[in-house]
Amino acid sequence: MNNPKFSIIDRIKSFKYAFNGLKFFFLNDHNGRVHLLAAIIAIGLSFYLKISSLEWVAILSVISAVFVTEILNSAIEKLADVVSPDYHPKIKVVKDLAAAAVLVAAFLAVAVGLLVFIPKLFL
Ligand SMILES: Nc1ncnc2c1ncn2[C@@H]1O[C@H](COP(=O)(O)OP(=O)(O)OP(=O)(O)O)[C@@H](O)[C@H]1O
Repeated sequence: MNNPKFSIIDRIKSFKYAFNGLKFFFLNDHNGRVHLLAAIIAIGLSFYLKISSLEWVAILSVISAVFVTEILNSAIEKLADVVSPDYHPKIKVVKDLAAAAVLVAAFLAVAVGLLVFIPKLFL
């Protein structure tokens, strides 16, 4: 296997590419913007309600799970559009599976949000 020498410049470039991806995601992905708005509301509410450290861990974990799945979903969609611009039943399954991952993460985020916020808001 090719194993070129470790280069700090290459590592910095990798970070730059990753930040380019993040910028592309937030500028172009409509779902990404919806998730960003939801994350800002959840974080604002967390500060307002002075949640505990453990609750912060839960809230931040589900927020990142939603972003990670949505970013991977978006990457899979882009790749699928290049591989098969026309309708293909297998591409349908691939895209639906990637979307399902986002849905699972979003359901978990809603459940955790309700568990943390509802008692503090209404009980
Ligand atoms: N090339 C294709 N072949 C088969 N089915 C497709 C194809 N492109 C899209 N689909 C179907 O349409 C659904 C939506 O696909 P699309 O790529 O538009 O995702 P989206 O989540 O609506 O995208 P966006 O991020 O732009 O909102 C897919 O989950 C899949 O069921």
